[in-house]
Amino acid sequence: MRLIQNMCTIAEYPAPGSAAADYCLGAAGRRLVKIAVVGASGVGKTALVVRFLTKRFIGDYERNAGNLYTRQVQIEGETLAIQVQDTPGVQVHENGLSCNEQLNRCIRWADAVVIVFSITDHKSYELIGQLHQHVQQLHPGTRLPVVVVANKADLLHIKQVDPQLGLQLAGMLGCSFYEVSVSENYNDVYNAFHILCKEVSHKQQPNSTPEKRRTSLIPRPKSPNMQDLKRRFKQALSAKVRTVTSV
Ligand SMILES: Nc1nc2c(ncn2[C@@H]2O[C@H](COP(=O)(O)OP(=O)(O)OP(=O)(O)O)[C@@H](O)[C@H]2O)c(=O)[nH]1
Repeated sequence: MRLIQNMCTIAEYPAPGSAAADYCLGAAGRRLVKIAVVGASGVGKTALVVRFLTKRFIGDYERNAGNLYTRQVQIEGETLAIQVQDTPGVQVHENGLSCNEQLNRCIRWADAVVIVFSITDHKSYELIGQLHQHVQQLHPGTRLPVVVVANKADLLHIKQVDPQLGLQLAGMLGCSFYEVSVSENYNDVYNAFHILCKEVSHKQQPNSTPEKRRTSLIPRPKSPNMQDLKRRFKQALSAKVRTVTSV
């Protein structure tokens, strides 16, 4: 598959800011959006990434080795280079979340994060809040764009989590939410990544969003001042008095 040519592992990935990392921007000097995909083991992270990149669903994958994939996407007429980092499943211990340094490095590297859970695994849902908090802690002073993805929507007969709960939780955390079936639907997967790229793109160029540009071009209507209002009120009043007296 073509994506293999664009793949390396976290360990191989050059340190952010290095010349080698800049090279990843691509010869065309495109803007780069870096996305990390995190979540519990077995929720379908690799399947999600591969589906997004190839449009295909392949049933079985090797246990995750932390692969990095690259592709280009069109966002509002601009071609962006995006890198998607698949990560090993998060472990939970008695004291809570256990994220190894490899995973932390990947989260720090990212401009945006996809947090995945499976509707067939309640434990993976319980991780969302902690994972979100952990992600934000690794990016102090900024609000990293995050999308919560509820996967395996085709397995309703063995569901342990109502997707509605995922929606509510994502809302509370201030994240976008997508319910997807990686195995059955490509469009939802694409949309989840697309909305994240859009959010990052707007964050990278806050003054160049079409909405902002448009509002800055349209002159704001002047609000009437008090003197003007009084004058108009008097005019209206005297016109009424005139009408009444003439009857
Ligand atoms: N029915 C169904 N199965 C899925 C779906 N997505 C993934 N799977 C299956 O779930 C299993 C785990 O998928 P992976 O993509 O390897 O999960 P992962 O989160 O990367 O797992 P780790 O590498 O262990 O962290 C595989 O057997 C997939 O085929 C889905 O939408 N529906």
